[in-house]
Amino acid sequence: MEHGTTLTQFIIEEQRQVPGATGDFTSLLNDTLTACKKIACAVNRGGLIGILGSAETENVQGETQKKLDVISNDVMVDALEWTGHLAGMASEEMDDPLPIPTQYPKGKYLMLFDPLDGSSNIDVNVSVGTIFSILRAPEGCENPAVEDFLQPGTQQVCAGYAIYGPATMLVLTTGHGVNGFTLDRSIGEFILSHPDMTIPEETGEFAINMSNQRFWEAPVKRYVDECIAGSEGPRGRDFNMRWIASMVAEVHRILTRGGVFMYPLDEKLKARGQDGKLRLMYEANPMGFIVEQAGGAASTGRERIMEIKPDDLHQRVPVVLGSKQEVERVVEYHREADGKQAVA
Ligand SMILES: O=P(O)(O)OC[C@H]1O[C@](O)(COP(=O)(O)O)[C@@H](O)[C@@H]1O
Ligand SMILES: [Mg+2]
Ligand SMILES: [Mg+2]
Repeated sequence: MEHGTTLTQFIIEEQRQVPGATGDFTSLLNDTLTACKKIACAVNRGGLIGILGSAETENVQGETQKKLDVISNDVMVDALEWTGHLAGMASEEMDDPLPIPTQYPKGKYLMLFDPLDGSSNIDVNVSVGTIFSILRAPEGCENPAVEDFLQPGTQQVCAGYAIYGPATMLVLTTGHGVNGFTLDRSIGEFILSHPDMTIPEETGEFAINMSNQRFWEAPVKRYVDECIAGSEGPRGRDFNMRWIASMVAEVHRILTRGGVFMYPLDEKLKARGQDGKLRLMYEANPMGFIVEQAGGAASTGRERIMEIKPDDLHQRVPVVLGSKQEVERVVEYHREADGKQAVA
C-alpha cells in the first residue's frame, strides 16, 4: 500500500481479498474509527471542558471510574449500536453484554472493548488508549448471551487499539500482519504511517510494575533479577526498564522497538481472589492477537493467551507479551519452577 493510504482505503483493499465480503466489516470498522476520533478529541480537551477526574462511580471490577472512562464507553456505544453490524457488545465499563436496541437492525459481529485504557494516567496527561476485539456472532443470533462472547482469542476477526499520545494512532490486525495509522487532524483521516509493524525477536528492554516485586512468583523474580543483573549476571548484557502504566502505550512501544511487558499473577492479586490484573476479553486477547501477528508472543507464563477458553466476560489473566525470545524464556522459567514444585 503506498504512502498516504487512508485506513478506510486499506481495509476496503484488504476486504477485496476476502471471498464473499459484504462490506459490513469495513463499515463496522469505520464506525469504530469515528468513535476513536471522538474519544481522542475528548481526551485532548479534557482539562478545558471539565471532564478530567473521577466519576465517583464503580465498575464491575470494583474500580472507581474516571469521567473519561464513562464518556469513552458512551461514545463507543453511541457510535456502534445503531449501525446494523453488531449483534451485541461488551465493555470493561459495563457489567453485562449490551444487546442492540430493538429499533436497530442486528448484525453478524460482536464487539468487546476497553473504552479507555490506562485510566490512572488520564489526569496526568500521559498516553491512554482504546482497545477493541471483534468476534463473529453465532449464526442468526439476535440477542447474544454472555456465552456467545466467550470465544478463545484465536476466533477474533480483528483486534486493534487507538493510542491517544503525542500523536493519535490506530493499530490493527485482521490476521494479515499489523499496520499503524496516524490521525491527520487536518483532514480527519487515519493515514498509513507504520506498515507491517514487526517486533524484533531479541530485546534489551522489559516492563513490569516493580513495586509489586515482593509479591511475584519465583519465575518472574528470577527473570527480572537476571535482567537487572545485566552484564554482570547470567544474561551477560544490560537491560533497560520502562513502566508507563498504560498497556496500550507499553504494547505500542514494543511494536515499535521491541521489548517484553509483564503483568504477572502475584500474591497480592491472589489474596484478592484475582487470577491477574488485566482482562482477557478486551485487553489480553486483542493485544495477544496484535503481538502474535507482529511476530511476537503472548502468554500467561504457562499457556498461550489466545488459546484460553474464556469462562467469564471480565476474567483476568497473567500477561507476558512481546519479543518472542524473552516471552519463551519467561515461560521456560515457569516450566522449570512448576517442574521443581511438582517433584518437591
Ligand atoms: O496501576 P498499575 O499496577 O501500574 O497497572 C497499570 C495497568 O493497569 C491498566 O491501567 C488497566 O487498564 P484500565 O486503565 O483500562 O483499567 C493497564 O493499562 C496498565 O498496564
Ligand atoms: Mg485497560
Ligand atoms: Mg479501561
